Amino acid sequence: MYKVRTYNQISVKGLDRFPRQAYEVGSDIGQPDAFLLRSQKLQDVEVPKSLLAAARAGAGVNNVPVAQYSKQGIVVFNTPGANANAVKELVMAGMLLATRGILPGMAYVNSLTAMSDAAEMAALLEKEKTRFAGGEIKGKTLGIVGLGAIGSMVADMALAMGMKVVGFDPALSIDAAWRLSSEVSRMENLQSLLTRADYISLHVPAMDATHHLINDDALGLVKTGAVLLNFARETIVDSAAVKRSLDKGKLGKYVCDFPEPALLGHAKVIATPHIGASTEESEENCAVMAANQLMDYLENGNIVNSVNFPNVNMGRTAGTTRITFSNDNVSGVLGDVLSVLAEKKVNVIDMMNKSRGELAFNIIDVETSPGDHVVAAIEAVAHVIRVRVI
Ligand SMILES: NC(=O)C1=CN([C@@H]2O[C@H](COP(=O)(O)OP(=O)(O)OC[C@H]3O[C@@H](n4cnc5c(N)ncnc54)[C@H](O)[C@@H]3O)[C@@H](O)[C@H]2O)C=CC1
Ligand SMILES: O=C(O)CCC(=O)C(=O)O
Repeated sequence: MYKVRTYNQISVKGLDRFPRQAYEVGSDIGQPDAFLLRSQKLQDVEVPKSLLAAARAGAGVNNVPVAQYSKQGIVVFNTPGANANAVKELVMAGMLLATRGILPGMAYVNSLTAMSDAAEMAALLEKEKTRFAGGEIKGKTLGIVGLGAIGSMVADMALAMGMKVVGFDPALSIDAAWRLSSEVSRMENLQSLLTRADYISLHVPAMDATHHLINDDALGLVKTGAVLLNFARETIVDSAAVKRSLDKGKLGKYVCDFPEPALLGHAKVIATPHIGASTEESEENCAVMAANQLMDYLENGNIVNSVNFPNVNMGRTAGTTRITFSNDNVSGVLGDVLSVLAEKKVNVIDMMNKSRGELAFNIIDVETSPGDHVVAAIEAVAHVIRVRVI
């Protein structure tokens, strides 16, 4: 029986992927083989010895201590792109809310509850509506920082709305480059983007290199009245610098999904409570994808969409037993393990070895089930991190 401990509200469609005759799934599971989570901060959670994998049903993994998990051979998954459409749609809403007098107009209309005469109300609204006039986004320039799953969708949407789009992404993957519209002008640096954009939308991961990417210096470059949208993470933006820029009339509006106390109630801030991915569709997509990835890893040792281990996928050969092991990516480890198997007279039928950065992962299908002494001998090989027999 595999055990999966869940954190946060995980879509039932994802939870239903786990066949209950083979899986125990719940928030109070002890000795879990896997965690399935959304925004739970795993830095605050003790790592059970039994833990083999953690799947983040979502994109950002800044709530997972990935380096620590890697040292323990724990595979960390995320679900790239599974919630991108939901974020894209909210970014569009944010752009429109920042541009039209929708929110103050609604607040004004809702303040008129004491009125009872419809004709009088209509006349008043016609007189007052000039206070809530706005602009249009068509023809304006959107600068997208981070052209991955979300950034590229935001680009397509903005182009469809008649905007010009410039983008900056110094680490764009080949897959992401294929997805990106040729109508997006790629900028060589962030500064070029900031000086051109009427709207700036951030879609980068939270990490050391993006901490306070938007600071006083960056905000000094933006066009007067530019709108900054942050549906990425709070750490990417120095909120004190944003407040200074809004107060002196440089930045026009700040739309963010990660409110911070200093910005609450500010007339030029539009804040939502981290609901970028909170749609039924994206919650399902993420949960189903995360559950599928976890099951394939637990049952077969296959890895797809890990943020710390390489992709590995090897079909099973009937009648064999599968050994998987992770190791530090240094030379000789696989050879030493194969020597152990040869010495113990364990015949190898098929195998695969892949590496990524400082880690490597191996699948070896063997003819006969290896005993505990074989597993112990593999574990004793220098630089082997974790061994499983499946
Ligand atoms: N508000 C919400 O509920 C959600 C927020 N997010 C946030 O959005 C982020 C992006 O998500 P995805 O687009 O799915 O990820 P992704 O991994 O597909 O794209 C991120 C892109 O940022 C680029 N990048 C990294 N450092 C950069 C830098 N310094 N400057 C410019 N580009 C840089 C990468 O090369 C990559 O192309 C996530 O890491 C997460 O923090 C994601 C989903 C939901
Ligand atoms: O699970 C959620 O609602 C948060 C989504 C998110 O922030 C992400 O995928 O990075």
